[in-house]
Amino acid sequence: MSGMLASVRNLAEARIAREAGVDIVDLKAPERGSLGALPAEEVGLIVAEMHGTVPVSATIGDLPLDPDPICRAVLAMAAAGVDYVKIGMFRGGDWGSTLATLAHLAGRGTRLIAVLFADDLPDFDWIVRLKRAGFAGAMLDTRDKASGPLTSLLDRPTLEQFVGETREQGLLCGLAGSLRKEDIPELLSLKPDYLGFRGALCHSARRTAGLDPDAVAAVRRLIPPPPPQTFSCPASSPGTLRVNSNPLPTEVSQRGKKANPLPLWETDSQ
Ligand SMILES: O=C[C@H](O)COP(=O)(O)O
Repeated sequence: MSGMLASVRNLAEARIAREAGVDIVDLKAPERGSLGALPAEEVGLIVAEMHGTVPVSATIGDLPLDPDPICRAVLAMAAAGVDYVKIGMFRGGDWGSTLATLAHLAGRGTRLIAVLFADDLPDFDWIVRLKRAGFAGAMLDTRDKASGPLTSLLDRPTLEQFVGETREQGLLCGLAGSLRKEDIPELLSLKPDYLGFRGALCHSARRTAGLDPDAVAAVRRLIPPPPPQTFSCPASSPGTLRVNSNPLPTEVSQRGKKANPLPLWETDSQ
């Protein structure tokens, strides 16, 4: 079961995405780059409203892999309260030292997602190093948004390899990069944990245009949401229905009311 990640750039868009039932709201400023960041203060305000209803991730911006600025940016986003911080693994820079420094943050509970760029032909050997550094997941995306969809940059065996190796390491696995509606069926068959979108959700499919609620709904329809999570209320809780004095636990759907702070699909793949 794969979930739907929607990248949004402000509170109004976050509300549209949540209303459409997306599985993770991803905060990003598309006009500032492939992983453009929103100001941490704004992220905090959005998180405050989304909290407990849908998991939230945020990007830290298109930063070179230099430990100091990366860690500062990650700390700022983590302090803003997001569930996941997404870090672009841009070419050049010092990957080794950056991962070593981030490992300390991961060890203190910050959930990190590495974004590898398909157009840079990433070395999947890094996946195991991400796991060792304590990352929560890895995502494949495109850096140059003019380079076409992920599916035209990498062939199916390569995408399968990414999904397979990421999941083998027990990491959350995401696929994104100018994905179009027609890419969805094939990518779902690879069983990533989530598929990520921005352009396809916007007016005229332009990622810097505003979110189009109809486009969000259309993509959501193509990615079947996970079945509602159900749980039995403890007999003493207010959710317990009593019929003829016999306790009858009420099945309560959490979806759209109070979401698990982790994506619903995370438990499915473990
Ligand atoms: O994380 C997912 C992305 O925001 C994908 O954006 P895109 O569909 O414009 O490439």
